[in-house]
Amino acid sequence: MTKLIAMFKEFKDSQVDQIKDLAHQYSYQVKMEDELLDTDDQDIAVIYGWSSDLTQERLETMPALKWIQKESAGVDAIPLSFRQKEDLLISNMSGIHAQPISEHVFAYILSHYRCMPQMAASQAQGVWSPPDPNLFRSLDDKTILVYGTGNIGIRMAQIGAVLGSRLIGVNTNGRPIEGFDQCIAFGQDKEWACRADIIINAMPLTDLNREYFDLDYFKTMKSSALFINIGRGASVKEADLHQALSDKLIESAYLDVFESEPLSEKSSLWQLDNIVITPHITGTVEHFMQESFKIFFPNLQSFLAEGVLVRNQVDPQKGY
Ligand SMILES: NC(=O)C1=CN([C@@H]2O[C@H](COP(=O)(O)OP(=O)(O)OC[C@H]3O[C@@H](n4cnc5c(N)ncnc54)[C@H](O)[C@@H]3O)[C@@H](O)[C@H]2O)C=CC1
Ligand SMILES: O=C(O)C(=O)[C@H](O)COP(=O)(O)O
Repeated sequence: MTKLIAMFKEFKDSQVDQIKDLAHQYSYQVKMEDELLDTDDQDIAVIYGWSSDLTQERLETMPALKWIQKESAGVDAIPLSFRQKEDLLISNMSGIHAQPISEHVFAYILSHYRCMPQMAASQAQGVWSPPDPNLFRSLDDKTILVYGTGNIGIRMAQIGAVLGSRLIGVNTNGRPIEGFDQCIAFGQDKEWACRADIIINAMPLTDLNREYFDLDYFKTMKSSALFINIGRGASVKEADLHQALSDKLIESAYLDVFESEPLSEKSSLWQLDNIVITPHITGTVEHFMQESFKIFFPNLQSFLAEGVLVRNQVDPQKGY
């Protein structure tokens, strides 16, 4: 029987050659997405990457499937019944996004704190118009509350600390994490939510945090606070966030992820004047495929040799 490695995202040619050579040694074939016919599905043992075509129904046509190497950190797009299958290995790319996302989040914050949009608007009109000095804020002595103290959360904490901020991390049980001034448990975070100047969601989506950020939550925030979501859109009740922003319960939101993507052109979020919307790009970076090869290839070697993974295996119970 043919055993297939289905590539739903492409590496550069020399890397594909390395993958093919290795696969060949173990009698596996490598096929790119456009070479996969429906009839091949039953032979697929490994999936690299992801595609919106990989629905529950399609995955059910793959009885030989043993391992999915997602090309993202979040694995919530994989249907739950597959994420919980005992005989299916899942790995992710957590780690690669930590630097670009952190840079992007601080680009959001510093642009806001340093009045860049106001000056861009003046420049567009050819007007020399310094904003009110009181509008220029500093990160020194500000409190940043970060939900998720994993790869992304830690990198953001390191950068925030250099800029003089106090970093409070939220994780599942409040365990201390190097880089944060203090960590608290999810569920015991409201006392900091009302004191934070900036709140950032960098959690994987799980049943615990689905729609966690709702109107009650936004009501506890300071009216001068910024809310940033680079985790997953479904952790936020979008209609409630819309209300909080229109009623000026909070100052601004910076959103990279949404309940449904792409964000519909009919979404009322587009109309708000205190929001910045980016199209799920904060993790994007030039060397992404190079870095993901460094995770995938050792995993492939170990999977083919011994049926186990050595990097980034997802815990099916936790979901990340
Ligand atoms: N916007 C984008 O382009 C990207 C978004 N992401 C999102 O960010 C998430 C995190 O990525 P990494 O930091 O690489 O993951 P990671 O696995 O290194 O860290 C996840 C952290 O979240 C914490 N966590 C999980 N559930 C929690 C809960 N209910 N309450 C508090 N903390 C909780 C864990 O304790 C852990 O510290 C991804 O799962 C993905 O959803 C990741 C990459 C790119
Ligand atoms: O890694 C993640 O998680 C992300 O959100 C990526 O940056 C984009 O992932 P996909 O939405 O393409 O799975």
